[in-house]
Amino acid sequence: MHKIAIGGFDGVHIAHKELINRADKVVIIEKGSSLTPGFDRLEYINKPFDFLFLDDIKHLSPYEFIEYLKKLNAKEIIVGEDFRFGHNRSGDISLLKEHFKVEVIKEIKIQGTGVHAKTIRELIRKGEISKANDFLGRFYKIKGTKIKGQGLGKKELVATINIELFKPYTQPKSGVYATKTNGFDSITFLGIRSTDNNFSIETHILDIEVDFSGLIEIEFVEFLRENRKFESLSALKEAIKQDIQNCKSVLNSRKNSYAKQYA
Ligand SMILES: Cc1cc2nc3c(=O)[nH]c(=O)nc-3n(C[C@H](O)[C@H](O)[C@H](O)COP(=O)(O)O)c2cc1C
Ligand SMILES: Nc1ncnc2c1ncn2[C@@H]1O[C@H](COP(=O)(O)OP(=O)(O)OP(=O)(O)O)[C@@H](O)[C@H]1O
Repeated sequence: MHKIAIGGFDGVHIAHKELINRADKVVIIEKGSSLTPGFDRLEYINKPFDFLFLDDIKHLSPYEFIEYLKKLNAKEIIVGEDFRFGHNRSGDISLLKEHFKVEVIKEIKIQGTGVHAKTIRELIRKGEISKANDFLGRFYKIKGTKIKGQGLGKKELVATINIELFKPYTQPKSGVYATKTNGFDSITFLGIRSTDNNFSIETHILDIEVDFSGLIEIEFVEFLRENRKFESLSALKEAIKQDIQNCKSVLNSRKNSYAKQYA
């Protein structure tokens, strides 16, 4: 018999963790996610799981969904107070309580704001990355692969890895960020480049020369500045020098943030 947590769990944020930690099985319902799209979530859920797609189950009546939970051998269900289920979200917690023991987690907030995936997405789009990180309980991470760049960075500015994302992640506001790339201290630019008017995501690894060919993972630590248009390459180069200084001091001051996540 299982204790089952149910939800979308996009981002696997600190409130989701409260539910997941109490459960011995997790039912993940994919309903359009962009913080931890698809199976990215599994990296943060170290429990047995069932992965469902909303499109496949949304026609189920609340009773049919309850039948599904019974087949999973559910003894206890753990959900947040806003949980609803079944066709048109017509089933509620009181109906669930007629069939199972239910643990209802009161809405978890940080400084008065409810922790929800929707709120985190908005913060990321606004560039409020450290607030988003506090809600996530870790650095916001996107994944992709290396693509060919303009070849200008290494020659004229600093060497950068150009990245194409695997999935439609929530895109942080354009600009320059202090980041970790595959675990290395790095600085990342994201936006329309003034050098060729194309959108790019590019990362410069600080202080050491490393190159990556496969999976690239970028964790966003802090927003440093807005994307700007530069008159000349030398002006851009000067700005990048300053960015790197700022980036190092930010990364130094955040060294121990979320240390527990990586323990
Ligand atoms: C730290 C950093 C900051 C950057 N800031 C800007 C910027 O504000 N505006 C811009 O158009 N490009 C910016 N860029 C991107 C450069 O234009 C880009 O690195 C250059 O076009 C070389 O591209 P490549 O790596 O494809 O050769 C920045 C790059 C880095 C590494
Ligand atoms: N802040 C919270 N406090 C307690 N429980 C929560 C909180 N946020 C979500 N839950 C619960 O976690 C489970 C997963 O919910 P869901 O995936 O809808 O999370 P969410 O972050 O609120 O997402 P969205 O913003 O997309 O609605 C549900 O049982 C939900 O009730």
